[in-house]
Amino acid sequence: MKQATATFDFDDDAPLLAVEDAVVTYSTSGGDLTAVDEISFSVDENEIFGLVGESGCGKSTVAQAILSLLPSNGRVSSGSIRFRGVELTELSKRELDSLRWEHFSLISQGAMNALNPVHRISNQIVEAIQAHRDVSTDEARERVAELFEVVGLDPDRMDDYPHQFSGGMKQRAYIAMSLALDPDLIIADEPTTALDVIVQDQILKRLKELRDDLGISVIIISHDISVIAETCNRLGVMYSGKLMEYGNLKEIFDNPYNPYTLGLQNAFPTLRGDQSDLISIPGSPPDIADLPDGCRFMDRCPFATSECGTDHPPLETVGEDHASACYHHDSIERMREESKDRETWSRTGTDAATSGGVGDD
Ligand SMILES: Nc1ncnc2c1ncn2[C@@H]1O[C@H](COP(=O)(O)OP(=O)(O)OP(=O)(O)O)[C@@H](O)[C@H]1O
Repeated sequence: MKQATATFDFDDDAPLLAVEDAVVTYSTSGGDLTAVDEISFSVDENEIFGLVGESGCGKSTVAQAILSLLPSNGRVSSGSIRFRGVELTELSKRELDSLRWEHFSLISQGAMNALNPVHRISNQIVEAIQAHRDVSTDEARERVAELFEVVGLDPDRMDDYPHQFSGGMKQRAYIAMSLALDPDLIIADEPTTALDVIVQDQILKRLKELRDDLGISVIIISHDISVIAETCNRLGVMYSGKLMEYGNLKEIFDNPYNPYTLGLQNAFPTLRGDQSDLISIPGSPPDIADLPDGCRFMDRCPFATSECGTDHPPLETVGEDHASACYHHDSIERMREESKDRETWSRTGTDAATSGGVGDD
């Protein structure tokens, strides 16, 4: 049955998505936890924006906050999230439901398992279309065939059941479903994590083609900086609820300013040589229930000094469409050089701070 569709007062001059100083809090029996802390970024039309960082840094929380799909104990406690100028945090459930399918949709890591095993794939997509558009079943089926072609699936297979599809095919079928109503923005949360490298590559290529051919924008969320490197125009590097580095992908990859980004670049293959060159960042991120006063990365940062223990550093502009949060931007050349050395990463923030760290230049 077709649902009533809300209309919105979009501002054509506003960015497609603008997140400003967003704070997301979870209420727990032990008190409120801040999972996302004053994050700001924007996504333009026809752009693939990446959010990258280790597990638990708040990437999915950002996605859920944008889509108003936070768990019941989560809320955007301050800041704003605007889609074409419309404040999402103030919309009713009916308005949000309408906006979600018509203007943006989510592809999650487990999306392929979200297909109902007892219904033909075609029928599931037809149902999604008819829930929002007043079209006949024949028209909706034609649209499904078109969508199958768009995502690189054979339309002759659209009446298959999900179990007849491989994991990669199911993920494509779910992408087809998420494209059914021509969204402007797709949020893809770890869209390829469960897939093998070849299928992963095909899906990422397909997302790029969707941007080029259909003009949609995509937010890709991944813990793997090489996935982001292959796909995105712009990115945000997240750590422990904060944005550490933000801006144009090429600018950040050619001239990284943040020690955390330097560490991530070392930790993933394809960016720096083969597997044997990989250097992981020792230690783990702080517990969000017990955050340090200073820089959130301090305890794992080989370049930390006592200055880092005061407050978390603010994001500062370091280039065109490029900002980073670190107290040691002045020593960036030295940090880049030293970061390539495995030995550097065996120094922890505390050791580095007591031995003077990078600030001793
Ligand atoms: N419903 C919840 N209640 C309390 N804390 C939560 C809840 N959901 C997430 N968190 C906490 O919020 C922080 C951010 O989690 P989130 O899932 O957004 O991170 P992530 O970067 O997406 O990690 P992953 O890649 O593992 O999903 C984590 O510390 C997590 O434990």
